[in-house]
Amino acid sequence: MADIIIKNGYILTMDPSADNIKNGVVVIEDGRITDVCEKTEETADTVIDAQGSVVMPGFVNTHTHAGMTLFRGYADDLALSDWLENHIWPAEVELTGSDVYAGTRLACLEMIKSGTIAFADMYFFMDEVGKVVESSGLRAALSYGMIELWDEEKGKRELKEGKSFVNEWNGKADGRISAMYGPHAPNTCSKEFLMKVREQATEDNAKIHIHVLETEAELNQMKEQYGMCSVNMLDSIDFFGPDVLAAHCIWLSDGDMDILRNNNVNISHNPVSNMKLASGIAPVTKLLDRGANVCLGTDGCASNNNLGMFEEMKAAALLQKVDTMDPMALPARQVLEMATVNGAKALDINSGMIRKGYNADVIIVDMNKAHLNPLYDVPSHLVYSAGSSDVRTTIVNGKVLMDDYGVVCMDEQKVIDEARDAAADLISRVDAKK
Ligand SMILES: C[C@H]1O[C@@H](n2cnc3c(N)ncnc32)[C@H](O)[C@@H]1O
Ligand SMILES: [Zn+2]
Repeated sequence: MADIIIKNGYILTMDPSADNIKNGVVVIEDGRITDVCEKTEETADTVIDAQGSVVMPGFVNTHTHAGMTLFRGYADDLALSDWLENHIWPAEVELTGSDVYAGTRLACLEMIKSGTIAFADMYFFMDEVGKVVESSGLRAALSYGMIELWDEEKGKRELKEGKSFVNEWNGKADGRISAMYGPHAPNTCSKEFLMKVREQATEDNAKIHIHVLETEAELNQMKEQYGMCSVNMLDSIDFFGPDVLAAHCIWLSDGDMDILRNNNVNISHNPVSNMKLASGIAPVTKLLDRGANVCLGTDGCASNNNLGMFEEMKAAALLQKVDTMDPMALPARQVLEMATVNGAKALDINSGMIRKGYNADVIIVDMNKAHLNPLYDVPSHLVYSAGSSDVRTTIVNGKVLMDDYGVVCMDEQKVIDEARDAAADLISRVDAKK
């Protein structure tokens, strides 16, 4: 007997080797998808009727700072350097482990409700984040954000912290958690520090999560400091590889794109944050045309201001169209790939497709809504019309985390209340320091 059978749904497989099924069945056992078909004789403990819904792989949010939900709407409409240096960093000084715990719980709740099955995080108090991920049921690639600022002693402490997190958490929660090294960016960490991180990551068989060329200011600073841009500098120290997840990658030359492509670097595109902070427009179409693995991320809630991947997909599609002045640029199907298949590839998880043998990381999207009718093309609706609140059911690793709009893995109201209280307390401490 199987654990879960989902029946009567439109199966959007995202699998290049398999067609979608108009009225199909997904069978789940021991955390894996064991069958994808038109009909089954199998029985299961749980049978989910997906009538009028789309059954698809859940989203992979490849760049966020989950605990920053506490700063949602705290400092808006500012330039990145002002925002970060004068508002966010001073506020983060006051963060405690229990703040990050509360903020990350809120983030996980929001992600489960909006159909995200896995996320890549870079933040602080990562043991708390690990605990939250473990109990929430989600999958995550977690990294401690190391900000060295050319201070050798600080660098040593940061790397030690990053390493102890990697050693403790990599592979935890039945493999749902992987731990990465998180050097913040090439303009906040020295070249020497980045070399040490690269060496350590290779030694520990851990991946690396970093911000790259998010702003023009970074590009200019790098040129002044090293006589070359971030991508060239990182390439000169053999930093890149398929184990690197580079967020943003906006200010790229054609040569930089080739370097990223040739080194199989995973690029996390964050269009909403990039628009909100006016950081610029990443050359996504050009990167994809070169065959680079470009995935999607929301960035933290202080620059988005939510963790919804539907909104992120739509923004990605529209932004490329207006940037290239080509309405055919980044069509719906390709954006969906970025949010699922490419994200799973970046985090090296067997998710992102509804395929036999893959992780049972599945969502069910309710299409019986005013804004989703009539229905001619499923990918089109998912990218251009659907929203976070259309997700009915979220399953990760074969466990139902949200069942027909009801979150079952945590007490929703309690999570909201605790995050609100933590945020109020945190901001009053920040204000008291002013
Ligand atoms: C891990 C660190 O990254 C910071 N952070 C959050 N958003 C961004 C962004 N768009 N660019 C650079 N850093 C960011 C967090 O505020 C934290 O200090
Ligand atoms: Zn970021």
